Amino acid sequence: MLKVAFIGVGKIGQTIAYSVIFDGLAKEAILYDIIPELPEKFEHELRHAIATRGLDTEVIGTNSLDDVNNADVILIMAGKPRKPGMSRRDLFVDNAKIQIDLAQKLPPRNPGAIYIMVANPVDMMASVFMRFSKQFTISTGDQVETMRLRSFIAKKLKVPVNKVSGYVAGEHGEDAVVLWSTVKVNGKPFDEVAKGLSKEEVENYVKSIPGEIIRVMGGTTWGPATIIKDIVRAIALNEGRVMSIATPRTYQGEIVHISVPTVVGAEIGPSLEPVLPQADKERLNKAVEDFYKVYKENLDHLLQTIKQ
Ligand SMILES: NC(=O)c1ccc[n+]([C@@H]2O[C@H](COP(=O)([O-])OP(=O)(O)OC[C@H]3O[C@@H](n4cnc5c(N)ncnc54)[C@H](O)[C@@H]3O)[C@@H](O)[C@H]2O)c1
Repeated sequence: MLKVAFIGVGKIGQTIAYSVIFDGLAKEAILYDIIPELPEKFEHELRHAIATRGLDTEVIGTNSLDDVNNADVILIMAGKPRKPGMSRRDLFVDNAKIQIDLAQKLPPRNPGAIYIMVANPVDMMASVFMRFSKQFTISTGDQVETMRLRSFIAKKLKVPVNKVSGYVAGEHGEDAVVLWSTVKVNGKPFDEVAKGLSKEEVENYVKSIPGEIIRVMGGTTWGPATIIKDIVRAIALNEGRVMSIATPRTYQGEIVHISVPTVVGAEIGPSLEPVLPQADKERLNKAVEDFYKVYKENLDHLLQTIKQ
């Protein structure tokens, strides 16, 4: 069991913390936020829930980063969420400033920790955090899209969701790419079983459903939180589960994060990129190129803003 720190315990942070603790994955959970009293009161809530299950997880809610020390895994949810109609990329500057601050303060207190970025735009925030902290950082990336894809196909084709496999890769958000070569239902390629369900309909769902949930529910929580908990689970239990998370790579001298199906356990990797068909590899290369272009523009603007 791990010592897990949750940086930012708003809507998604609370749900992830709850899921991680109640899956029995944390021996210690540190809840940190800048809102006075929020982590402390959330600690009480969790302690009450833990009492009824008789778990022995130790929970600390704090407004001090000094209490966030010696963690094995650090999840970062600190940042503004999207409002209806906003793109994740609109959050770049505000949330990047938070990541730069955390990148300076967290590593000295947490040697050897794995960082999991959740705040949006998540892949770019992972790249910013890693650039400024020099610490190994992953982004939750397209594992969320991957589960949205499987759930939609299962519902439309009326099959149990565990009979649907396949991955979404690229950037988390508007530019995510479905790796159709990996999509199978009962082990058969999608095209053989689609029964009139078009690829376009599936792709539209994957890209549009989070915005629809945000419009009505104010944010996405239960889906991503459970999926992100499963990333922690794969690390904690050394599961070696293939998940479409974004890991760092260097492109034109910059660290960039792009999702690819990757083996997740106590070690992260290898990725399945080398064994993907050429067409999928080309789409991924294009995603890296597009990501870099937008990221670099935002990063340069950010670096200018910080200087002023
Ligand atoms: N990766 C994903 O799949 C995914 C899914 C859902 C939400 N998100 C993202 O996660 C982020 C949080 O979303 P939310 O709905 O929980 O928002 P929220 O506003 O409910 O919570 C954000 C929390 O971060 C805290 N915070 C801000 N600055 C901080 C700092 N410097 N240190 C510590 N805490 C700080 C805030 O006080 C707040 O409690 C957003 O950027 C959102 O877009 C990502």
